[in-house]
Amino acid sequence: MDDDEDDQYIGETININTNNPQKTFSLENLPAEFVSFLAKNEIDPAIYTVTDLPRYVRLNPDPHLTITPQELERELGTRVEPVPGLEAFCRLEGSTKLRNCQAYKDGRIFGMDLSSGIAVYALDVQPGDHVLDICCAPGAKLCMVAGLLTNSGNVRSNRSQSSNQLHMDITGTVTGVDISPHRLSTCRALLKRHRLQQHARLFQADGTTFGVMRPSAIDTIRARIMAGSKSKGHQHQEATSSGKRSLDDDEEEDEQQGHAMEVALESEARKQFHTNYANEAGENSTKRQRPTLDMFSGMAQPQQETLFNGTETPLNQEKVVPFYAPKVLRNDPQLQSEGYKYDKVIVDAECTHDGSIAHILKYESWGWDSFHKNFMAQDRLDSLTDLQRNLLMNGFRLTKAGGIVVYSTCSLSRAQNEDVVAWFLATVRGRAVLEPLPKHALGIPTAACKRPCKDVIAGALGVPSIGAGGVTEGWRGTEAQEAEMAQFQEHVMEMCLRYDPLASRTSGFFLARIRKLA
Ligand SMILES: C[S@@+](CC[C@H](N)C(=O)[O-])C[C@H]1O[C@@H](n2cnc3c(N)ncnc32)[C@H](O)[C@@H]1O
Repeated sequence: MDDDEDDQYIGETININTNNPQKTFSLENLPAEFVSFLAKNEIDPAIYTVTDLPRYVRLNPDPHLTITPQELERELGTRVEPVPGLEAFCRLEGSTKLRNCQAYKDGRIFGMDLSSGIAVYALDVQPGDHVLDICCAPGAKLCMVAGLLTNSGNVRSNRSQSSNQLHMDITGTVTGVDISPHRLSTCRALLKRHRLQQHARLFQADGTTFGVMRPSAIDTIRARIMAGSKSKGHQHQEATSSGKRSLDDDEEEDEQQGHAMEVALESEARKQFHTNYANEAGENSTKRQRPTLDMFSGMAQPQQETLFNGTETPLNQEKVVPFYAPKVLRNDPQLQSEGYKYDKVIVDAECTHDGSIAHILKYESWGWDSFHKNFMAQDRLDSLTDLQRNLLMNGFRLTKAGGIVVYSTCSLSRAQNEDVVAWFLATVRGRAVLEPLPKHALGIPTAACKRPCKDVIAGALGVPSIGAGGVTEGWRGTEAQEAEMAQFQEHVMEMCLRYDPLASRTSGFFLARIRKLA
């Protein structure tokens, strides 16, 4: 998570405006191990001298919590400029403290960095989607996903005048998973403050092994609501302000139902999703045709089937108690089957947070000892790569064929980004492809991606080096293998996105969009 997005951050007096010189960054004060980390990862320390990044907010789509950019501008007394192409995102000028503003207190706005908004944008959330957010807390991206499910197409929310009860026409859900109960509490509070809790459930779990499929009973409940509202006709429509029964009304009779029903709405949503995909594929057909790791098929060892083989689903798993779920999702039977895999998965992986200036600034005030302990200690760095790989693999395992996985971090290190993605593609060879990301659509300049490490790729493929090997030499292949390797490295660099304060005027952020083929 980028701490720009943390609910707690919003209330802090961190000021990334040049008017507050004591908060600017001094490169000389950086601790030695951080300097060496930056050098090793080819991260330009100059990014930490950028102290005047614009701040961003997202406007709440709930019809009862809307605010226009003009209204917000009047309230904040500062310029509020919509970001073209990224719905409901606005750029703020100055260093206004959001917690003091009424729109924030009322849940009408979220503080969120633009780069994080793009990660959600890359998920292409559509009505009816069931989204999994691994490493969800404190929940900026999860709230944005929930908001998109509320806001999009035929998804509506209506608040009954009499009971003030939220009547939500849910066609999709978001499931958040995080290992930290403290951070999940913040996530739950955020959902509630922004009145998005009807769409979301949260689990405290290890994202590398989490195995709960998307809610299945919701299909049945929804189909009944739709059927009920049709058959009960006008009288029923008058009885409910929205023309539909509320999900809370129906859940008592429906929540035990565990069988999937393909409802018309959902198939319509799928159709829409594929249409969008096809359009995008047309626009980006040149990139799409670029080689992937299929080219290694002649030289690689047969692929090992692992626990994460993309089809395996543990049976007879005990029901997992959610950390939070609205009534309508609380008693979901948690059915285990291919058919209940998620449409979209975001793995916003735990990382060293080195891309977040706000985060690094905090440590300058708090003391570098805790930064060292939390992020720079060698054992921590060593285990981080494994954690990121396993989070991504598990996210992939829980994604349906044809679905999208977005992998993101707020680190700028190659090892946590391009190397993880390259390792992943080499490991699941043939079952996933990188997809072009809509970078130009938003007109935000990106930074150049880094070349993924040959050793990592060759190791994942099991391709032996023709060189003598050894720590210093690294992998070496035949001329043909080297050419293919270089082509693949280029492909990863071209298809992933990097944002940094210097190139993009955003926090440092990395993301890759992966399409699961099988
Ligand atoms: C980069 S932050 C996520 C930010 C979040 N996606 C957002 O938009 O607000 C990384 C999160 O990963 C969580 N985490 C670390 N290890 C984990 C694990 N093994 N399983 C699940 N979550 C984990 C941390 O508690 C932390 O909340």
